[in-house]
Amino acid sequence: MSKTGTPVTDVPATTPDGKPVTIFDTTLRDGEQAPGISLDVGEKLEIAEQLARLRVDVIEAGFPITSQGDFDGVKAIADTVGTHRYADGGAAPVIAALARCHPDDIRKAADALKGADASRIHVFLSTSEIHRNVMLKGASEDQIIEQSVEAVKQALSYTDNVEFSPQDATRTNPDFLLRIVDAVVEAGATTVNIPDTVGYALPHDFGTLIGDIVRRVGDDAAISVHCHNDLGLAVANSVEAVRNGARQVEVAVNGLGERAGNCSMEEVVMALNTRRDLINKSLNVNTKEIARTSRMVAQLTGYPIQFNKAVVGRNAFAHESGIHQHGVIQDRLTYEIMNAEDLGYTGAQIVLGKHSGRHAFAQALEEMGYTLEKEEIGRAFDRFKELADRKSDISDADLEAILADELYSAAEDAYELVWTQVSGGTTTAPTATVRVKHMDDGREVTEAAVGDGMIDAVCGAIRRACGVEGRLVTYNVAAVTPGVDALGDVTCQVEVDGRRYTGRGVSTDVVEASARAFVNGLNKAFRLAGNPKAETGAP
Ligand SMILES: CC(=O)SCCNC(=O)CCNC(=O)[C@H](O)C(C)(C)COP(=O)(O)OP(=O)(O)OC[C@H]1O[C@@H](n2cnc3c(N)ncnc32)[C@H](O)[C@@H]1OP(=O)(O)O
Ligand SMILES: CC(C)C(=O)C(=O)O
Repeated sequence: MSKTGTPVTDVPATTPDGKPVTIFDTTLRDGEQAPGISLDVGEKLEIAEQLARLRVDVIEAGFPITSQGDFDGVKAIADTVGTHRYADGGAAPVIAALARCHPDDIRKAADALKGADASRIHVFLSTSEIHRNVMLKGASEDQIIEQSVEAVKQALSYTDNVEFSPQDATRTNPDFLLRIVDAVVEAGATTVNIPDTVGYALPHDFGTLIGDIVRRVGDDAAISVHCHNDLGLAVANSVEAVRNGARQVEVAVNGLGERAGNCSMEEVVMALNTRRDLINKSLNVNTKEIARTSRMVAQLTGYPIQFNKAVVGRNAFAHESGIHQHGVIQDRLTYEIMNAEDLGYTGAQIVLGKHSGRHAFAQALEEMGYTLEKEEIGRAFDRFKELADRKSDISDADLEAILADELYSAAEDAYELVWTQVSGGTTTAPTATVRVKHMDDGREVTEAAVGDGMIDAVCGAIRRACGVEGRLVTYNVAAVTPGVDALGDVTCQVEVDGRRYTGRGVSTDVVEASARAFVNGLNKAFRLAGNPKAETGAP
């Protein structure tokens, strides 16, 4: 029940009041608690400056009692970012510091925050039975309330902006939780944060709990939430809390934080922005800085972003399959609910791969400046599909190589390489078998040869299959693209009847690329010098 006796579970599905939600960023405090992250003062300052550009409302800069380094970090941020003036006259973000309900912690926090235009001391104490018994020497509920109230009052002697968090709130006896919330609000806490410390809550229940507390507290304090992601529900729980009246959400960039992390800044911001039709809340965040912030935090913390992470993952705006690409090329809204440019990215990406279709392929070629006939596109597309089956990412360089190899050499060819097969090893002689199609009469000839190496063997087999006395005189292979599935680009010179012809071939398989280059050289000989078969008298 609320203070006024109205049923507390009767929460509206939408809260269309347009009121702002405060974004409280704890990347530098809880985010840094992720195993292996230790930011120095300079790095913290760099991130804080970026958070200010992003226009978060509150930056929790650290936990000053932790170490001299943490104290110095909070102080440096308070003194600089905390006094910043935006060009549009906007105020600097509020700088917050964490403190246990302990006089020394609170004094240290206040000391570190002194330089900021606006500061907040955030005090916390565990309220769940297990935390009280195990971590706080069996402190009773009354003792916890008393210590919390004392701490809030002490913090208020330094700043008028004090936040209190009953740690492990979602595993706390609900009646006790409401009692402590009442007590700290009465003591003057301006924000009461309800942490789902171990990520235990489920969205509907959490929303109901927050609705209860919001109604109970009314305008006496802002209700905040701090959700952990142990069950992958941090963002869902935070959104549900906002729907039920929470006025502050605590977040970390890229979802960093203890264990599975905190509510991800970028995800919750974009969820609230994207679904304003249902949750009519405004945010001060400048979403165009999201990409840059996410990248910077990933670099400085050494925590990479998973490819398929919502909003900021490499694939968040990438489309690989033909049906999707066909839609997105005409109207990105067919498969996108956010605009990548609103987040600071260059835009939707059409990624060419084995699932792509002709529309995306043709567009990619057009963007590269190639205007091809339908039949040419068809031919290059077949070659592209063949390649995509073997190679995960197709780059512009790959496409250029395909075009050079396929389109600009295929006209009036005398021979087409159908397939190659090679075998060999340290104890067996390299052997190659090839099948070559004679374009004049459609005959397909299969021949094998042994060589000094795989490439020598394959050239020998091609010589036989074509019936031409061509000799490989120079040979060069380069990787067109990086990675283990790089395309090999082979350039060679083939000597036929004392004249040299350059051949080029591309494939992920170097032997196949070599075979293609050799056949390409023979084709040039055929085109430029007439039928070498006739001249050599080969069959
Ligand atoms: C959910 C959260 O993210 S909470 C924040 C967690 N972050 C961190 O702990 C990071 C920084 N922490 C630290 O550097 C250290 O833990 C310190 C400096 C804070 C304390 O270190 P120590 O004094 O060596 O204590 P230690 O960490 O071993 O144990 C915690 C002590 O704090 C007490 N404590 C825990 N929470 C609180 C609290 N909210 N208020 C008051 N006391 C508390 C415990 O009862 C224990 O007290 P004891 O030493 O009398 O037994
Ligand atoms: C200090 C509090 C808010 C916290 O980090 C937690 O409960 O997870």
